[in-house]
Amino acid sequence: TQSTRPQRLLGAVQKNATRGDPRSVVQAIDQFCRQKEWAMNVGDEKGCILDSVVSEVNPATVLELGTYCGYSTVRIASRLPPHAKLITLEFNPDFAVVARQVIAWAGVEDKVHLVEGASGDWIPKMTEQFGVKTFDLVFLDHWKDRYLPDTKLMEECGLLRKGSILLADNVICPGTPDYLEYVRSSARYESQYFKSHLEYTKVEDGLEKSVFLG
Ligand SMILES: C[S@@+](CC[C@H](N)C(=O)[O-])C[C@H]1O[C@@H](n2cnc3c(N)ncnc32)[C@H](O)[C@@H]1O
Ligand SMILES: O=C(c1ccccc1)c1ccc(O)c(O)c1[N+](=O)[O-]
Ligand SMILES: [Mg+2]
Repeated sequence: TQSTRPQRLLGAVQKNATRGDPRSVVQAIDQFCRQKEWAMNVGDEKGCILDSVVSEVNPATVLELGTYCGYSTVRIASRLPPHAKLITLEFNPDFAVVARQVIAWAGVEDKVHLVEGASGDWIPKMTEQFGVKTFDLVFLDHWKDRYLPDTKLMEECGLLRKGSILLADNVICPGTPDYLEYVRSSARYESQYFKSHLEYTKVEDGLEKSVFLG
């Protein structure tokens, strides 16, 4: 039977990366995506911007919306301080199976809680299920029409505090126009655009970093 792209990506990690070495896992995926098959990881160029925001925020609690194969999960988790927690949501079970193995290969499973399910269902349950009061950092990288409704849902559920950072991928390509308009025009956010490129291409894309002002 035919393998899937995530399964082939996992094979490249198991073949080319060193167990317990997150950087080698990230490098193996980027090499696979540049040389073999494009895949929708945040990628190396935008990944460096993600890395710098994670290091600057030094978060104790992180929420990632959209795990896919776990590439950005590994990038974030490998830069978290001790005892910090990253909760990542993925509603495609086939992707979740691969992501768990990529996260394990990188050796960052102790910092990561991968939840299989839809953001709309799980955001309201964060506090009761995981004891999370607020998130210091949220990485939005799931289907683009969900960025705005899920941001409003996080506000309503009290999951954002004064200073919480939202970092959104793909605000140009594929684009998230309603979300961008919201965070850029709302008095409750201070937003900043980081110009970059769509992963593994020359097409313009970028990340939007928005601070929740409370
Ligand atoms: C672009 S991929 C994530 C890439 C990943 N953040 C990275 O950079 O390696 C988007 C993922 O979000 C998942 N997804 C989309 N909408 C979702 C939702 N509402 N809840 C949970 N997962 C969702 C998709 O199944 C897909 O795996
Ligand atoms: O939507 C796509 C997409 C659309 C069409 C074909 C392939 C991917 C996409 C492209 C780049 C991304 O960084 C990304 O996060 C996504 N996504 O699915 O969430
Ligand atoms: Mg993306």
